[in-house]
Amino acid sequence: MKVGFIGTGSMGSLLLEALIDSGSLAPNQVYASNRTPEKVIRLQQRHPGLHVCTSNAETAHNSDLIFLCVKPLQFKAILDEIGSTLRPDQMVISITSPVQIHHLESALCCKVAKIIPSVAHRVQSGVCLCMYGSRIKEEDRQLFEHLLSPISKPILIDESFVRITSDLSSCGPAFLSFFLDQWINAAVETTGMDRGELTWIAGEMLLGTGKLLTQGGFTPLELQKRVTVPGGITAEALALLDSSLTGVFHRLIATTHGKYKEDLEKCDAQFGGPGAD
Ligand SMILES: NC(=O)C1=CN([C@@H]2O[C@H](COP(=O)(O)OP(=O)(O)OC[C@H]3O[C@@H](n4cnc5c(N)ncnc54)[C@H](OP(=O)(O)O)[C@@H]3O)[C@@H](O)[C@H]2O)C=CC1
Ligand SMILES: O=C(O)[C@@H]1CCC=N1
Repeated sequence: MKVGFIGTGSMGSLLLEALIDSGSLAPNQVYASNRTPEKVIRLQQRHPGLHVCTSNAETAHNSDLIFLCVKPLQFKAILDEIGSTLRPDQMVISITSPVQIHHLESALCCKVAKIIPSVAHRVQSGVCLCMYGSRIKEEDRQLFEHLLSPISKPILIDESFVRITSDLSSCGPAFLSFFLDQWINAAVETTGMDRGELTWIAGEMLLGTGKLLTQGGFTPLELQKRVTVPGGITAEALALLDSSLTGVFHRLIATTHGKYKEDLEKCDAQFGGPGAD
C-alpha cells in the first residue's frame, strides 16, 4: 500500500512519523508534499526512502490512500488541484472536523473518509474518530483501520457528533495541559520546587488516571469519591474547583461548537453547499 500526505505541518508530520515508527508503514511507502517543501525534505532526511513530491497532484497520483492534513479552508483549493488525477479505487481522508463527508464526495470521484486524530497517537495512544463515505466498502474500512491500529484506537462515530467527541479526544490534550500548566506554575511560584520534577509527577498522575478510567473500571465520579477522604484535604479543594468552574464546560463546548459552525459555513460556501450564496 502506498500512502500520501498532503500537508506535513504539526498533525500531518505527526501521523506520518507515528505510522513509520510503529512499523505500520515503511518510509518507501510514503509520498508527501507540503506548501513549504523544506518540511517534507526534513522528513525524508529523518526517514530515508520517503518520497518527496513536488506537487500535491504528484502525491495524489502515486498513493492508494491520501491523507489531507491542511486547515479546513485550504481543502477546496487542494481538491480542485488533485481531483482530476484521482481514480475511483483511491481513498482520500480528511483529518479536520468542519469539512464534511458530503463536501468531499461532491468534489471527488474516489472513496472518502474523515478521521479526527489526536496528538496522543505519537505515543501509540488515544482514540482516532473515524467516519466513512458511501463509497467505502467493509474491506476498505478494515484495511484502513488495520493501518491506524498500531498508533491509535480507531472508533466509528456519527459525523453529527464529530465536534463534541473531538473536543475530548483531539483538543483534550491541550485543555488538560492548560490545566496542568497553570497548576504547575502555581506550585513553582508557591514552593520553589523544580518544574521538571513537578511536571513528571503530574504526567505520571495523568497516565495513571487514564488507566483507571480505561482499564480500572472507574468513572470520573467514582475516582473522586475514592480519593476524597471525608472531611479531608481533597474535599476542600474539590469544593473550591466546583464553585470556581461553574458553567465553564458549557461555555467551552459553546466556544468549540461556535468556531466549528463558523468554519462549516465557510466550507459550505466554498463547496457550494447550504451556506453558499
Ligand atoms: N494539531 C492537532 O492536534 C490536530 C489537528 N487536526 C487538523 O489537522 C489539520 C492541520 O492542522 P495542523 O497540522 O495542526 O496545522 P499546521 O498549520 O501545522 O499544518 C498545515 C500544513 O498544511 C500545509 N499546507 C497549507 N496549504 C497547503 C497546500 N496548498 N498544499 C500543501 N500543503 C499545504 C502547510 O504548509 P506550510 O508549511 O507552508 O505552512 C502546513 O504545513 C487541521 O485541519 C486541524 O483541524 C486534527 C486533529 C488534531
Ligand atoms: O485546533 C484545532 O483547530 C484542531 C482541531 C482539533 C485539534 N486541533
